[in-house]
Amino acid sequence: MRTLVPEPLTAAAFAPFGDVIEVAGAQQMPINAGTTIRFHDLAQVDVLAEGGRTLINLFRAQPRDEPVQLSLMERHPLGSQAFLPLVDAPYYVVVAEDDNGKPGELRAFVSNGWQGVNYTKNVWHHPLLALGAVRDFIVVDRGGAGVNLEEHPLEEAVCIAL
Ligand SMILES: NC(=O)N[C@@H](O)C(=O)O
Ligand code: NI
Repeated sequence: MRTLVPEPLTAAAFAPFGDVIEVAGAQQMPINAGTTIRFHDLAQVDVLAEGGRTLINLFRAQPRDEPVQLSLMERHPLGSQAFLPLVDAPYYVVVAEDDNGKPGELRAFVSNGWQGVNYTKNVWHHPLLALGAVRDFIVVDRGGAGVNLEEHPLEEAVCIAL
């Protein structure tokens, strides 16, 4: 069993895979007569390929048993996919760069609780890995015709442990 030790989720470390959705480092401006701060343009939504459209969803995720066992990696060839937690609770993010059409080296991250992630179109990632309790996430991804899911079972058993 191979063990991945998750690294803290940061915009710089996650850059090859997409965006970290957070207020830290974001362009911000006061709006609504100064009653609200707008944290502007936090992630690149890319869902229009082949006539796609934006979906706003809510995922209610069961917590994974720990140590978390990884089963497969997947990617969405036609669109980005963003996850925004509705509670301040850490979750795992597992991604990989492409290696000739299959996932390369796995990278595991742990969020600080509030951080969201936006996977760039066609980036390998593990399906949502919620921890500790049932967790709700707003998910922004692509709807429309075409095959937008490619899965790749992991050849070896992998788990995440802090
Ligand atoms: N199936 C589904 O919409 N969810 C996955 O894409 C995921 O990344 O969790
Ligand atoms: Ni996905």
